[in-house]
Amino acid sequence: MDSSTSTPSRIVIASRESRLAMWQAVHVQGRLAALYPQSQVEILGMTTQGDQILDKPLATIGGKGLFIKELEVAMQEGRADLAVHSLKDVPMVMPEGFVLAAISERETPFDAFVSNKYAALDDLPAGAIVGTSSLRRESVLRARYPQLVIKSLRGNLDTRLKKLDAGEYDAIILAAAGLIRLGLKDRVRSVLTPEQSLPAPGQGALGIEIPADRPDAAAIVATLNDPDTAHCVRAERAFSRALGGSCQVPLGGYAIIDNGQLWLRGFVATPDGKQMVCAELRGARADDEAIGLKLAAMLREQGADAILAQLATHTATQ
Ligand SMILES: NCc1[nH]cc(CCC(=O)O)c1CC(=O)O
Repeated sequence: MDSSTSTPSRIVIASRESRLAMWQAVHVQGRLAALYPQSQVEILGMTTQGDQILDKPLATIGGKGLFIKELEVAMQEGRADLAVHSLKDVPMVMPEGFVLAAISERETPFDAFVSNKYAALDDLPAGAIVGTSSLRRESVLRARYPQLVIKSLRGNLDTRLKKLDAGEYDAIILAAAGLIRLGLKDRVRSVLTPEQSLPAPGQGALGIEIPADRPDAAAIVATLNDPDTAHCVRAERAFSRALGGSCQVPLGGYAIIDNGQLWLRGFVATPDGKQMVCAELRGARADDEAIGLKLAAMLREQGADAILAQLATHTATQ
């Protein structure tokens, strides 16, 4: 990208190569191409460590950062100008030197129940095997459906669906957004309500990451920002960050704009679902991060610290 002119001749988007990541990159490419018809908008696809290590739970191999490191190196080396991510996969504390410059409008933020035999979670018989590798989904399932058997499920969306179809699971839980984006909406047998399963912070939204020292790139992606989605996810991410949020903490956080106010709900639980604290808070949307911090403080008052302390010893012994 030529930073000396307002219309760059070339814009390069770094993306992971999974089908979902590519769909998201192509989506942003289309929007940028429409905004800057004189520019050549390209995608640089790459494989990350997170894509390669599939045999271990994400929580034990280093977490979310593993999916974005290679893309950041490409930006640092000037091979790319921006990176498109599922916001859910972006660490709560941005790596030094990088910022989220835009948050685009959200797709359905909810979790989806996917099964070839059953229509909904409530239809599953005792002993049914449900696939998920998210500690958040696991804790919720164990708390509300203790009769079910939770089995680990990793890999990209296609891999996960293949494992379901091969009969390894009676049902799996996936983010509805990913399935919808890939044209697999008909695989969604039912959408879990926020009361059944509160989404992960950022779920369904796209985050555009750029190097912090590239105001030219910030200007180019600024119009992709959806202010209401950005307020909501800022509240969710501040909440998660205040509780040490990573994929090692079973935590959900979900905000919407309701009657002009930001309404944030959140929970923290132990992976076995035996302890869970939930709270909600409303406030002005401009107070997004403050609402997130306050909600985290409310959960701490309810005993979130004890839950987090248990998690610390749990991961230390893994
Ligand atoms: N953790 C993997 C991941 N990261 C983003 C999505 C798709 C949905 C989204 O954009 O939030 C998924 C799949 C899933 O959780 O089932």
